[in-house]
Amino acid sequence: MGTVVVDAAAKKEANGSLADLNPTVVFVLGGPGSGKGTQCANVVQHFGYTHLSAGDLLRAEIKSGSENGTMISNMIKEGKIVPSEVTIKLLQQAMLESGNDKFLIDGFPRNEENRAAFEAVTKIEPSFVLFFDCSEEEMERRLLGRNQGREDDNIETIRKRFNVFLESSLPVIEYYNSKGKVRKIDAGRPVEEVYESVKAIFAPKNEKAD
Ligand SMILES: Nc1ncnc2c1ncn2[C@@H]1O[C@H](COP(=O)(O)OP(=O)(O)OP(=O)(O)O)[C@@H](O)[C@H]1O
Ligand SMILES: Nc1ccn([C@@H]2O[C@H](COP(=O)(O)O)[C@@H](O)[C@H]2O)c(=O)n1
Repeated sequence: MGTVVVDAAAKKEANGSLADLNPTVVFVLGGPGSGKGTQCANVVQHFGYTHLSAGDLLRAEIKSGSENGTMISNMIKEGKIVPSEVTIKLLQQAMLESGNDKFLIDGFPRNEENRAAFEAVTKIEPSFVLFFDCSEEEMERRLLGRNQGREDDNIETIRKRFNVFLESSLPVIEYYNSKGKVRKIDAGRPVEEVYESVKAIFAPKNEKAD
């Protein structure tokens, strides 16, 4: 793994302002290709959240020519999880820049290190965790058909990502489940049906979303 470069002053400043914001955070978890990004886009449209995908932020960091770019790129190609301090810094910056105080944090925390570090650094507890539950067979079909030119949407990396999900991400979901925070969605259905279930979680009873 390469050297991780994080600006300590920027990190301290971001923390102070985030605490003042006291944001509402929903973690959106599920295997690769379970439809997290697709459903987050619907929630943004109807419920006023800002969608922050950890994977998208890491890919943008590579494109920006950052000092961590090569390390991040290598980790993504291998389906490995980037050190928490890098991802958390990107999330903190994006939250502060958004001007919003309601966030869907998609694809994070991906392992116990992500979870504990985010909690320790930001002091933010998620309101709840949306868990998109989908079979590997269906996720594989979706990823191979995604056609967005992602370097990790090939069968070799997809298998590695599935293993990381089972070994490192599922325990995080189990942790939040033990705290009564997980809202599990059957994500193997068509997009519209999945959204009906998602909507029911966000819409207060007796109120209709758009
Ligand atoms: N319910 C669904 N039925 C069929 N295809 C879907 C469904 N939801 C999403 N897709 C398609 O599957 C692919 C993966 O979806 P999406 O990018 O939302 O997944 P993701 O969980 O965010 O993936 P990743 O974690 O790899 O970024 C996309 O091409 C998307 O259009
Ligand atoms: N918390 C995270 C999230 C993602 N990554 C890396 O990015 C890859 C793609 O993530 P998607 O959510 O867009 O599928 C993922 O396989 C990891 O390599 C990460 O390190 N930490």
